[in-house]
Amino acid sequence: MEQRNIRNFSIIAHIDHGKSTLSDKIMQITDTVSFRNHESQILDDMDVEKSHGVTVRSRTVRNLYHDRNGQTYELNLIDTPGHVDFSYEVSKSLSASDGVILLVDATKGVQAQTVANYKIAKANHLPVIPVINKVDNKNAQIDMCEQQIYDLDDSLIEKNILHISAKTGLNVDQVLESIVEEIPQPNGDIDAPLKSLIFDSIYDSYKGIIAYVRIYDGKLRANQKLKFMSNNQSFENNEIGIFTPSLKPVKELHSGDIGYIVTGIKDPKGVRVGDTITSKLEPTIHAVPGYKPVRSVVYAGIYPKNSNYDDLKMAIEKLSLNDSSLYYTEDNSDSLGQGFRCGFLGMFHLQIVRERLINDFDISVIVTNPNVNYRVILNGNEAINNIDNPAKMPNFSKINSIEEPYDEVKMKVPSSSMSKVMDLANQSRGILITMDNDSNLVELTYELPVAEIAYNFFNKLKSISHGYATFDTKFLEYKVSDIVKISIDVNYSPVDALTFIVHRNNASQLAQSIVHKLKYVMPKKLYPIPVQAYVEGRVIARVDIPPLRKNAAVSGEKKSISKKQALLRRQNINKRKISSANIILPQRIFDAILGI
Ligand SMILES: Nc1nc2c(ncn2[C@@H]2O[C@H](COP(=O)(O)OP(=O)(O)OP(=O)(O)O)[C@@H](O)[C@H]2O)c(=O)[nH]1
Repeated sequence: MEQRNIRNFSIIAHIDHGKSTLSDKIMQITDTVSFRNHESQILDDMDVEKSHGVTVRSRTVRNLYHDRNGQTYELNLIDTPGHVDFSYEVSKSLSASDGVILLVDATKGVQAQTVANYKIAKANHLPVIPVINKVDNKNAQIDMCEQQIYDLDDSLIEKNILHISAKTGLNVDQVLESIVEEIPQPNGDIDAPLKSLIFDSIYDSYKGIIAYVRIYDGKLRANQKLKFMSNNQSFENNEIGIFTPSLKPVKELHSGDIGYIVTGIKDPKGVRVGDTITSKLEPTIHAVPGYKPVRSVVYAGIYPKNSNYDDLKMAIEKLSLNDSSLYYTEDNSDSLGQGFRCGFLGMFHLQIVRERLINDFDISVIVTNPNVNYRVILNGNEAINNIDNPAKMPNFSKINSIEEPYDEVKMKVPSSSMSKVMDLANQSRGILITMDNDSNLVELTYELPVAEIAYNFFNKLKSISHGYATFDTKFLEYKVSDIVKISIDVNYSPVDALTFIVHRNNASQLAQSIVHKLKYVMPKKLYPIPVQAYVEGRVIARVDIPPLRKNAAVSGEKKSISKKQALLRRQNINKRKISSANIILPQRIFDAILGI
């Protein structure tokens, strides 16, 4: 297809505003897929996506559309996730697009991810087609939504906002016409050397790594000799093709097209999303600008439970191929053995990775308590950056100060919930920077420790503002904080996987909660097990896990003193024998602690 008849676009929206439903409807109208016996939501086909009802990964599909004037267009649609934890996927999709549909749910209005994703589109200078969805719903508030869209950006006032129902198909044809009219054609040079951006990749056990590419310049042919620009490594493609949405081989792709390349490479580290693929024999000079390296927000240890380390390693490597925001490095724990330290974009991301390991790879894992990463200044002024594992925190006697990451957080909240939001921010150690009144919305800017917002802040904010608050974060800096390490000893042996880094003000209460939780979730032994929480060498909380059997030494039975003493002695010997290596830490321990 000629470039003037190609349109590459994405749909961006807040979670649940109807992107996947609209994608399905577009595929239905353009006859891309037969809907006779379709399951709903063709693009959300991962198990985790079906179970949570959300899009986790971006999908791509080529639709052929015959417009009102009888012209045929190739509309390459890239579906994007809406959850805050997957905004990195959104930036990747947008880098391959020439325009976006901004979809707003008529019953909810503009929400946090509408704003965040709109900003990404604007930063990429992409034209925006504003669309209000779910107008068939009796609770639709179309006027309110229009006003909120205009409030988002003055430049949108000139736009004609479409009112559609992705569910019934009402006015979806107008969306297709607007795509053709308002989104520019790709403007690559078909005669220049090949220049293609990898915006995604998947692992196929037979074909190896399949790279999803946007061709900027030149032509790509099947079985062509190619190379990656980041490391000059060459390969010959085994197959190239398009998304229908299943993979369909073609002989040639050219500038403006979106398609895939079967690289044949099996090593998951061999293909990097954001890299440029060019021709080996006639390479381009400049690579396509790549992506900003992703910044992990929370870190946790992942260890094999019923499988072995090598299987887990392969699974994590493959998973990271189509989830380039997953950071991982090998790690070793005294209590959990060989595993990985992983970085995630947020808690939901962590949960999805854990579920994908089970669903896609059949691997059960133990996930340790998550934390952010810290910077430590030692007494001699030497700095240790990136302490992402509490067990690696140096002894307190060597530490001069500890710094933790802070975000600048902007929240737009209805004035009615402002005081509750401010209470939440204060409890989360927030520092108020500015407060601006804008009609009945108040914009609050806070500096907040990432450790406080990483876990449940967003959900709490949503709940106290009844879903109306918008929330946007930007990394600010590392600031000195009164941070301490809580270590847990079980039966007088330290357990490295149970180490926590917290603010000193929360240490005592947290330590009490942890040891009391452990009392109920820790597997019992035949003897009592003391569990102690330490901060800076001092025990600040303790419980004794009762033994499995009746403790004869303290039972009410009438026994001679010497017999009781003999029993006590035996129990003491058992006590000494056990080391942390004998302690089994089931996942329920970490789940219970996460609950705190
Ligand atoms: N009444 C009505 N419901 C709709 C419409 N479009 C989508 N929905 C419903 O809204 C819910 C969310 O739709 P999805 O298409 O999954 O939303 P999404 O934006 O793809 O969500 P994520 O994949 O999580 O980002 C589903 O229950 C849809 O059936 C519409 O036009 N009208």
